[in-house]
Amino acid sequence: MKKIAVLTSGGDAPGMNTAIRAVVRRGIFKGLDVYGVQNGYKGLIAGDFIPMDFKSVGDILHRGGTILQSTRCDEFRTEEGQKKAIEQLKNAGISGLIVVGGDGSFQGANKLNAQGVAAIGIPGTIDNDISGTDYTIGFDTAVNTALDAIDKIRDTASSHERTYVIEVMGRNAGDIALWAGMCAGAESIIIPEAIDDIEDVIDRVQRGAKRGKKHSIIVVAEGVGKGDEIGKVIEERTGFETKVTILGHFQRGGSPSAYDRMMSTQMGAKAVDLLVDGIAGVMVGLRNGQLVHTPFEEALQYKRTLDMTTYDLARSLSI
Ligand SMILES: Nc1ncnc2c1ncn2[C@@H]1O[C@H](COP(=O)(O)OP(=O)(O)O)[C@@H](O)[C@H]1O
Ligand SMILES: O=P(O)(O)OC[C@H]1O[C@](O)(COP(=O)(O)O)[C@@H](O)[C@@H]1O
Ligand SMILES: [Mg+2]
Repeated sequence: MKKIAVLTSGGDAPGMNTAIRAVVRRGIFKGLDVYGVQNGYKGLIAGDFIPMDFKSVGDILHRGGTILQSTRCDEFRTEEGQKKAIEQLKNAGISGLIVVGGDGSFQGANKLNAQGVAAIGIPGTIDNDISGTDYTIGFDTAVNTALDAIDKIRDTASSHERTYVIEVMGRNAGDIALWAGMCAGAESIIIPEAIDDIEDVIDRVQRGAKRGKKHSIIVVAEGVGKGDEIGKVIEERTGFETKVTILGHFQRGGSPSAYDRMMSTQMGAKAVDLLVDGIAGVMVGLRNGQLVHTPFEEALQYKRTLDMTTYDLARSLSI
């Protein structure tokens, strides 16, 4: 293998730039020519390849977003779209492809791999929702961003004796809500994996007020999809002024944390090393503190499960 390419796909995540840097520099170190694909699978179909040198990834490891841009591309879901992409790679003489993205992007990478392109996935999504890895790049930064926002809301909630329902991202996964909620000391955390009985949420708000608490914070994962409704019911039933805040895309930006930089650097280099060793059709991941690789087929087959011990602990600390 002489030429490889790297692309970012799906929702961007802090640490994607760090991963691109690691792929490019490790690739050059291993004697490869490395190309960046602009705009994810859309750019793959268009043959939008840029040769990357050592300097092209200078001064990016601390920046949020992705210098290669990211897209969601419907054409690539079709066989025709995939054929076009394969043709572009062949014409450019590129035989290995590293995809930094989420589960959807890996479905695409798996299809390319089945058609002869040596593809490797690096888990890059703030949601931490991929099976086959305990961690996805961007999660730590997103949690800290959400936590910082919740801490600030808590200040004003306390001054005005208000209840806040704060909706965080995560698609169908409750990881961001669980971590941010636990670390913020939320009264209740509502996640798709364990939708709390609304009566229990109301009880916790009322018990807190009786103990003299000046505010209540309820963190809801977007996957529950009921932030507004929950806010209305709490206000009606408790009589406490209740506000609903949706944190939104704010959570996807910002400079990656040290942990995200470390993980994306390690995973980026590992992806290159696997290609050089002739291994493909796998995603890189972290399991029990070790870098591992798992066949796409296996990783995509299982639904990721959330460790509920943390959830139970959070509940026991806010009674
Ligand atoms: N089943 C699939 N087959 C081929 N390509 C897919 C498939 N699912 C997703 N993709 C490609 O991956 C892109 C990103 O997927 P998406 O689910 O939006 O984000 P993420 O990778 O972050 O989960 C899609 O826009 C599409 O181009
Ligand atoms: O940016 P968009 O298209 O509005 O998508 C929002 C979604 O993207 C995410 O931020 C990240 O999800 P993906 O990594 O799967 O793309 C989700 O938390 C959220 O549901
Ligand atoms: Mg996803």
